[in-house]
Amino acid sequence: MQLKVQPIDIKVGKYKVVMNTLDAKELGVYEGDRVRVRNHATLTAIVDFTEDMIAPGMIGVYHEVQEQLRKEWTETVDVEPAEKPKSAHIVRKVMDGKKLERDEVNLLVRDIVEENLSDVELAAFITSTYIRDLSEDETEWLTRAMIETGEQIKFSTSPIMDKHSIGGVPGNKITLLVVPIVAANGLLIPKTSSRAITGAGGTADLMEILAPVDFTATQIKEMTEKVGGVIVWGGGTNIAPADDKLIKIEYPLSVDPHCQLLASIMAKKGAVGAQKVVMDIPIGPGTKILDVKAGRKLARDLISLGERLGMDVDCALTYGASPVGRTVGPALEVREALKVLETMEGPNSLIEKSVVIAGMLLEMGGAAPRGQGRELALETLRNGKALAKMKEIIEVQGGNPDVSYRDIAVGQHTAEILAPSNGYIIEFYNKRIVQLARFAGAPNDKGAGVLIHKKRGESVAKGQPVLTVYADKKEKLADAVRYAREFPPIFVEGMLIERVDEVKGL
Ligand SMILES: O=P(O)(O)OC[C@H]1O[C@H](OP(=O)(O)O)[C@H](O)[C@@H]1O
Ligand SMILES: Nc1ccnc(=O)[nH]1
Repeated sequence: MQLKVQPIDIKVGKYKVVMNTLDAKELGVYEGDRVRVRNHATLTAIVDFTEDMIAPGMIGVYHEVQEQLRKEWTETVDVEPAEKPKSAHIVRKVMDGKKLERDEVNLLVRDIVEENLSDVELAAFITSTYIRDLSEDETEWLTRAMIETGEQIKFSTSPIMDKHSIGGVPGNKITLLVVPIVAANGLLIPKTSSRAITGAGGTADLMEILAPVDFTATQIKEMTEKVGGVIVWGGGTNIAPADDKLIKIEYPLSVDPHCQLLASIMAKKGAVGAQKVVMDIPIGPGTKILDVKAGRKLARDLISLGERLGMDVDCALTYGASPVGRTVGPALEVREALKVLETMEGPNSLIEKSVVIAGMLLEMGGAAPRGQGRELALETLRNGKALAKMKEIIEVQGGNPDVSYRDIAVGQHTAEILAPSNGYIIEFYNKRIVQLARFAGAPNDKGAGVLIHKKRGESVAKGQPVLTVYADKKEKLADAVRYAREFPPIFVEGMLIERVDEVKGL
């Protein structure tokens, strides 16, 4: 079928075209099918269709297709139905619970990187692995394929240190303290992070407030060699490029399947040439890992995958039942972390967790004898060396090194959530805190989030503020407050949990 090109200058991250329903019917394709678009070059694109946006006889081509075709408005192209890529059948195999061969995993990852799969197919892949985990071999192949389809950094010195959290606990801003502590002690730590996956602010969302986070592998290497460390966004590099594409699918589903988590983290570590890695595994209700037993199992899986990839991995099972520190959401978290670096004032949970993890790295990297890493980390915070190093990191990434925690702008619209009665806080729901911060606009609205005045076990008086919600936009603040009323993120002892006055579906 010959159709006339209508360029649509919108980037959708994939080869996509829009057809009129009548043309699509005549060609025998449905939404989500593929068509081959022939010009001097041939490409396969996923079809969307609308009745009114595109007139019959035209084909809307999004930016990525237009870049390849380079056709002017109303020039003609030949369009014919195309097969699904082989990897779509591989996804189907995963859905059917069948084991994959190594070649199939490689092909799947290549097609993910090249954007040959639709979001529906990617969501099916993610969901299937959520329901039935990939085997150890499949997970190793997935990780290796993720490393090999991107750029890799090779440092000429060693050891190369790294840390990563599996996420799941709100307010986990420790990377902003750990990386400068480790780098200030002469070790190299090229830290790549993801954005929020199940939370309200990933480390990349936070760091972006202080400096750019998008860099090439070569730049990451150079910056790390210059100042000892960086804190960059994995998705802004060409390092393990499949990772961010999968995270984009995981985020709206709010899932992080076990094998994807392993591959996502370890691919980023492998690609930067990390040799000694500490994994933070937050544990507790409302996190990704509910109890110590499951934490130990994940630790074993991470260590064993590390061994397969030639990395020395130590894991820290950490307390995750309530947020780390007292802030959740990008700007609030950055403010809290910088304040600790500048003044040593801040919540114990944040300082303690940061120095423990940094201490493990200092010991593994040989900067501190075994058993003395925590002390050295604390001293590096106290004597201002960590702050000085953070300023170097911010500067090398192109941010303003003179920034202070006082300069960090937080949301200008605020509302307080008050204690409904006198008593002790007996429940603190992580997931509701995250949801509250997300309703307020986090992680995209940098100023949005939650400041926690009272944590689990602390006593409150009726009417006292327990949380302050921050938002950049007034409407979002209202949404967040409405949510907090319906789903209180905290419970005070003695509070009515639910009134039941009739027997319904028990
Ligand atoms: O949104 P959830 O799933 O809680 O966690 C995701 C966060 O956890 C990891 O933290 P880090 O890079 O080790 O600091 C990721 O990189 C990301 O920033
Ligand atoms: N799946 C993931 C969890 C935590 N961090 C990551 O980078 N990826």
